[in-house]
Amino acid sequence: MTDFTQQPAWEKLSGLAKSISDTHMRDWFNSDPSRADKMQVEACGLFVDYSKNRVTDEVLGELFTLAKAQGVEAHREAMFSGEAINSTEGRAVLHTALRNFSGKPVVVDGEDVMPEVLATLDKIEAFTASIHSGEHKGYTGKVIKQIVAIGIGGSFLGPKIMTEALKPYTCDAVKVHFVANVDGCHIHDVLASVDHEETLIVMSSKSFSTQETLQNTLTAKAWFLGEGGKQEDIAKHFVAVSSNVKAATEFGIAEENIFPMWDWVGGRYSLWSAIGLPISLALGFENFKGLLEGAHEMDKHFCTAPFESNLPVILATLGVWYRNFFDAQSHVLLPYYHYLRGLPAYVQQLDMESNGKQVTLEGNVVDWQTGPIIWGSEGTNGQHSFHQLIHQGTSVIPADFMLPLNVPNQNDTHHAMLASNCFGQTQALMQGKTFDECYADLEGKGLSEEARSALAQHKTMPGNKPSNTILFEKLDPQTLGALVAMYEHKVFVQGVIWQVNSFDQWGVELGKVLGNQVLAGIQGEVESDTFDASTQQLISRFRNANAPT
Ligand SMILES: O=P(O)(O)OC[C@H]1O[C@H](O)[C@H](O)[C@@H](O)[C@@H]1O
Repeated sequence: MTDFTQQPAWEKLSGLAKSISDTHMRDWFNSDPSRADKMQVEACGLFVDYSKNRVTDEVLGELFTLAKAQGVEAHREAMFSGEAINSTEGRAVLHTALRNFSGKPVVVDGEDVMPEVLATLDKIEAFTASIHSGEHKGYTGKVIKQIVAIGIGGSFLGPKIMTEALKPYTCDAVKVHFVANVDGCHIHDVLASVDHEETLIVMSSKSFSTQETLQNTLTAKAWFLGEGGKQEDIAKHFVAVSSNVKAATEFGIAEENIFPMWDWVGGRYSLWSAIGLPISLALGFENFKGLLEGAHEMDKHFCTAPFESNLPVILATLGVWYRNFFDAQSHVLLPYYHYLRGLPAYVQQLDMESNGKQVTLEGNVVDWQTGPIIWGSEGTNGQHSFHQLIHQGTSVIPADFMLPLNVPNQNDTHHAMLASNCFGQTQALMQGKTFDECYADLEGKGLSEEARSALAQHKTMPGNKPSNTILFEKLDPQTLGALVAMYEHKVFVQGVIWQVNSFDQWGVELGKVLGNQVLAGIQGEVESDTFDASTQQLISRFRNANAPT
């Protein structure tokens, strides 16, 4: 295939990046009163204003041409139709099948996966109902009131962050606690806060081989037995979600308590599968289904909307524009909604684990930049810390602002202030403040000419900083599903343009292997001289600090 940088559109975009470098976005807004109206898209409950970007119609046209030339449409078709596009693992990529309400089959290796997908949804629904109604009881006959969800990475971030984002939809029947880290402090605190007789442990691990999740579950099991539960009571208090049923049953989870998932669901794309069971338990099955329905709407939009009005394509190509033509190294997500504060961390795994790659699908080392660093946090908090660097630092940091137009228990004064800060930030980033404006402000302040000029220079805001603003009526399950699926498809489109496999994660493997070797070193099972001098020194300090007294 033709390399990204050999495409005619690349050449044209390189020229356009140079030719627009002298134009300020302010000038485009001044000369074209219809700019904001032209550069917005509304779909699946999301309104996206992308007019505050350093693009013209010509730039956008070339970006779409580039995306087409890189085969986005064919790859999209290949993904949705179940081809093994995860080439390094020989797997299909079908998280979209998990939210496929079209009634159409999705075939993997000659078999329609939809009956199994729908049966698992039924199982989630029935289990949720049995917990909420109190029909499923603990071993002493008490109803289940506490859920401890154990998992890490994609088996944690999605369930935790979606549950948090939909807090207003939480049902009262149970309280869900999430534990990911192998740091014993966390599981200790959570277990100390619950009564084992009314607690259900949901262990989520696609592979059923992740050290942190296995150890936390063993600790929970030991706690349960230590509190008075018996081995035969485990079935009432432990369920698992995994594609590795064999390992889960060997671990001691009753087969009827295992919720299946499949190898064609990537960990960071798995919240739509039974990995989402804690979401259903926390919010009720209908709200979990609402998330899936919203994502399905976004799937339809992504598959059918022309590139010019296709949200994932627009956001993806804008990201490529800044990453590859303006050397933007990061992208910031700024949810102006407290409950959505976890979204940057969610998209961080989704994007960085997917497109943090350096080799093309054909196995060649890329000579262009791929995935950016994703970061961010809730507004307005960031305005009083890191926004300074976005406004006046030396890097281009494209930003996605997001805001619900209405919030639960709305206090109108607070909400108007929140919105005005959000919009005000996008305005400040775009227009900046010129030296002349700053200089004029300092008139009559008793400064010498030299001091006035110097201070005006410090106060100057270059502006011309790109941002998208994403608005929605309120963050209901459907809207959140659409928002998350929009980012999934954005990442997909960028992966196709950059020619990488967005669905493997070999980079995390070495750390796991070495972590296990170091553990053997700490436990004295291997000689310390098998490690480098620095690691030896760290192990020895740790062993000394933890030596039996
Ligand atoms: O669900 P599991 O198999 O336990 O995997 C949990 C997580 O661990 C891995 O290291 C991957 O980097 C993640 O993509 C994955 O979601």
